[in-house]
Amino acid sequence: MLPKQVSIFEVGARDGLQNEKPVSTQDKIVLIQDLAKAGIKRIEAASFVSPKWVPQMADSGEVLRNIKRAVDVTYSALTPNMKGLELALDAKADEVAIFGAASESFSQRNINCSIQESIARFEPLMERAKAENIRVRGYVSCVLGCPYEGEIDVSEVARVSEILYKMGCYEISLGDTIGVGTPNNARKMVQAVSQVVPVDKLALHFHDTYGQALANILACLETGVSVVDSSVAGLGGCPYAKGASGNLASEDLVYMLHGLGIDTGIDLSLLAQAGNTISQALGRQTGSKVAQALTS
Ligand SMILES: CC(C)(COP(=O)([O-])OP(=O)([O-])OC[C@H]1O[C@@H](n2cnc3c(N)ncnc32)[C@H](O)[C@@H]1OP(=O)([O-])[O-])[C@@H](O)C(=O)NCCC(=O)NCCSC(=O)C[C@@](C)(O)CC(=O)[O-]
Repeated sequence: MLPKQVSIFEVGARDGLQNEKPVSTQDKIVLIQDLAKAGIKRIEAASFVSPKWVPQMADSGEVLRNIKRAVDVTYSALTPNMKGLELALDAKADEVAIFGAASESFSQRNINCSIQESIARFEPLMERAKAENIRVRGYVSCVLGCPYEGEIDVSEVARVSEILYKMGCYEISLGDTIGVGTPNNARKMVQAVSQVVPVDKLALHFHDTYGQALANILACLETGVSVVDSSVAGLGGCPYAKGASGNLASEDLVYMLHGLGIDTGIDLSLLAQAGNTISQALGRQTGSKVAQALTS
């Protein structure tokens, strides 16, 4: 059975813009404020990672300090280590996210350490976040395939997800980083993870490289998941996964959910406008089919 409500976790300003050509800090601020006006309640707004690795996110502190915050919106930041957490706390992120992987090779390329080492790095971060009373989300990348290793065993996805959950992450976001999944294997993967992490603590984070994200999300919503990550205008890609496209466009997700009678609390027209504005700043057309249709 499908959920009555779906909570959308908007990642365009982070996962999207980290993989696009650089835009100004002001463009990012406008985007984040526009997303809140469209009714998005959970916005990943920043990423405190090495600016040498991801220069597009180097102004994350400035972004968080300068947005006009809506009272009922959570502004989140990605933090790979203690240094990232300190910077996120300084900039008053409402919550942070740690990110691991179900693939050893991807872990090495993305955060320069093994899965085991990443968990050791996350431990002090989790303790400090707890002391600061700040919630931590956990990502697991490569849940349906890895650009370096190919197929990934679902038992490894479940193992890493369980570790992050038991460490205290309030939600585990399952990343199909390169968008290779199809509905049956996506559903089976979620069912396997939900044996070790309660299904109401799971989120879907599906890139749309092969055009399967919408179908995969629909299949997984039937398992009881009701949180979905998406990226306005389909912003993004993946620097460590050649040819990967962004997350599913938020507008396309919202259109499908509303068509199914599922409440999101989001104004689709304002959301499409937010996507069109940032697409203009990037000098390209929106990646959302729904936004293209609404605009034409
Ligand atoms: C994790 C590190 C830092 C390790 O990188 P490292 O080189 O192993 O780390 P280090 O501790 O040796 O530090 C090297 C330099 O980075 C600095 N540094 C160290 N930490 C920080 C920090 N937090 N913020 C700012 N600066 C930092 C540190 O101060 C030092 O500076 P230097 O002395 O050379 O001038 C690096 O590998 C990194 O930044 N990786 C991030 C890669 C990334 O952002 N990837 C994209 C996000 S993940 C993703 O998109 C997937 C997801 C979540 O969306 C889900 C999915 O789709 O699958």
